[in-house]
Amino acid sequence: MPLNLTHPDNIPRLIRAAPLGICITDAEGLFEMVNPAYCDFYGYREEELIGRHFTMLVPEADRARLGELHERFIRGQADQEIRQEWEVVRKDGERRSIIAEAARIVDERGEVKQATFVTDITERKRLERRLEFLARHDELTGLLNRRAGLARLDEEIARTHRHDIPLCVAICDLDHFKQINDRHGHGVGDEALAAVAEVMQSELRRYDVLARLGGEEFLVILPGATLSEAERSIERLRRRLVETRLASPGLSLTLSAGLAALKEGDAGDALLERADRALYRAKREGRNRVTPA
Ligand SMILES: Nc1nc2c(ncn2[C@@H]2O[C@H](COP(=O)(O)OP(=O)(O)OP(=O)(O)O)[C@@H](O)[C@H]2O)c(=O)[nH]1
Repeated sequence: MPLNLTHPDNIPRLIRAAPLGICITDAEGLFEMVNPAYCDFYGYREEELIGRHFTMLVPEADRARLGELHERFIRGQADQEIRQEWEVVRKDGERRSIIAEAARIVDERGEVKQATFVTDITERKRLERRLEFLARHDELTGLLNRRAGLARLDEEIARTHRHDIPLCVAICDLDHFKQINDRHGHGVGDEALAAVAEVMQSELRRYDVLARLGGEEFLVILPGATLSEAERSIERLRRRLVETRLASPGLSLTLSAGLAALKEGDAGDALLERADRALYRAKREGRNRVTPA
């Protein structure tokens, strides 16, 4: 039978049946009513919540701020309705993201309370974070992707020009990588690429930037490094890679690198072009070597 909403008794029934988590807190912020969807979401039983302060459900660091917001809301010093995203903590300790929409209500005795409607947006937030990550990173290696790497290069160049410090780039390209795929399969090729990225990252200084330009080509930005310092760095990296056994037994890789130093007034394109030409020479002269421009 449909609920007759003209009868006041049916409103609590409607709230109980709602798939949305709903709670009412009193002027002190203590739970006065929680519906089953609210309890399910947080993993508490109704009796574990009623009479307790609502900030028990948020991380400790947010408690004071949220308590204060509730007080202001009750006193009418905030908008009549608020809609905010929060991190909350379930009884089992799991953190979730919610949108809490609150409305100020007055009961039959004239006491002001807050009704809060909770929507779980954890999955949406996770997806948003993943999309943000994928927009800037290469999925296979976890490194910055081409677009983010080039954007970072522009930022580093601007910083370098401002502070008048040196900057070098290296374009590193794995040698005969096609053979790895042809002989061992694409899967092993993928594993090798991820392992190479790890080796490179671990060899570089903390403030060097590593990006995957595409395929088996990587960009290293070395802020503050002169050409000879950069050469030493990339040469160390090259040797380390030769010594590293990757994925399949017996599999090892070498890289060729072209290096270039930033010149006065240089833009990223010109710098990369010089590094690319140096890389071409490294390949032509026999590979497995680091060639400065
Ligand atoms: N497994 C795998 N292979 C890739 C990926 N991206 C590019 N490649 C392969 O990398 C190989 C690059 O081949 P080439 O450009 O001919 O260069 P190379 O064989 O490394 O030879 P040199 O650069 O001249 O030393 C191609 O076979 C691509 O298919 C990837 O993400 N995974």
